[in-house]
Amino acid sequence: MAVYTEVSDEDLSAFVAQYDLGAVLSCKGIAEGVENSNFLLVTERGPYILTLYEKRTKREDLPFFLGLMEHLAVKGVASPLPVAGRDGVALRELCGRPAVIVTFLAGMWPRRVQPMHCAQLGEALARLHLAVADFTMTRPNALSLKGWHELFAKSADRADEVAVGLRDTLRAELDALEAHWPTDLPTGVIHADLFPDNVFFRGETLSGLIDFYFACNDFLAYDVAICINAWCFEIDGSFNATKARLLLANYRKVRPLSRAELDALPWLCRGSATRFLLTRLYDWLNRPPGAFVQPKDPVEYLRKLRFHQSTRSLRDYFIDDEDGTASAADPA
Ligand SMILES: Nc1ncnc2c1ncn2[C@@H]1O[C@H](COP(=O)(O)OP(=O)(O)O)[C@@H](O)[C@H]1O
Ligand SMILES: N[C@@H](CCOP(=O)(O)O)C(=O)O
Repeated sequence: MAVYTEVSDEDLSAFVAQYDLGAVLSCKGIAEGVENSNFLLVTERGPYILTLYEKRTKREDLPFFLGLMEHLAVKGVASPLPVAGRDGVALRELCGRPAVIVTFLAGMWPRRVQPMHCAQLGEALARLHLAVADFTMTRPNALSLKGWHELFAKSADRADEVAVGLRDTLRAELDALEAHWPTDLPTGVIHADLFPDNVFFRGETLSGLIDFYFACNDFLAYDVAICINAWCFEIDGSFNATKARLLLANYRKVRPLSRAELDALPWLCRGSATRFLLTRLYDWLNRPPGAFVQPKDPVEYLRKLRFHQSTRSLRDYFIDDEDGTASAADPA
């Protein structure tokens, strides 16, 4: 559960009184998420989400995130919309934190990812990439190569507490990524954290995307790599090529991937695995005492990184045809 900041009834009532939302009926901390404090706020006007932004979400980035959500609403992408107070301002302050109320999105995220979820995700991701093509605000990715080195420097001394040899593994991987990271792929605004818990389904149909607080400008194919890692591995650590093929095939129906993007995918997957391994490692080693949060397992992403480093890499699975089309054959 992620609630780092408790909100008193008095503070909440005074805060909500700045909106045309009626009185507060209930407000409960949400039992999911790791980054910010989230509450399900029910007022006389219905359910909303109240978010207090914590450590990793920088105040100066919030206009980008809120602007992006407003842009997506205009483009018809089902996602939360920031709610403005009576003064027209959505970004406010509560308990010393930047705070926003956003609309509630109905649906559930998939607890057991099935191939059909991955198929719909691929299409939704591509539609998101097209929808943001004319969004004019920009935000560099703070969690790319430079940010990874910074995170590594902060965690290196204690990395082996999580897995023996992890410090050396990470150092070598960062060197390899420096040498192989692509430089010339199509860029745009990416979600950068489109994990299953950020994609809602109603029944079997994808109903919306949430949590745009890592969104930034980067390679569009890097977003695909993040999704491959987050959606296409099983609990036992095995890679599910069927899910990955469906994800890619449905993405490519909406936004074709160039040969260069397909060729870069294995390295983008290694980079994505390293990125989430590093943030999870840092969070694991720096759990705030008393915070109501379940940190995510860094070793899960170490396993994914090892998979991508191995010879049975993505290329063996589906980036093997001359023209870059997905192969149906599983390598033995
Ligand atoms: N707009 C929304 N509508 C419905 N539920 C939401 C919404 N935003 C967040 N949630 C709920 O809160 C949880 C945590 O939100 P998330 O944005 O992922 O948190 P964090 O960024 O802190 O990790 C989600 O898994 C979901 O259950
Ligand atoms: N998806 C990240 C952590 C960020 O959590 P979210 O709740 O904001 O999606 C991870 O799994 O490491």
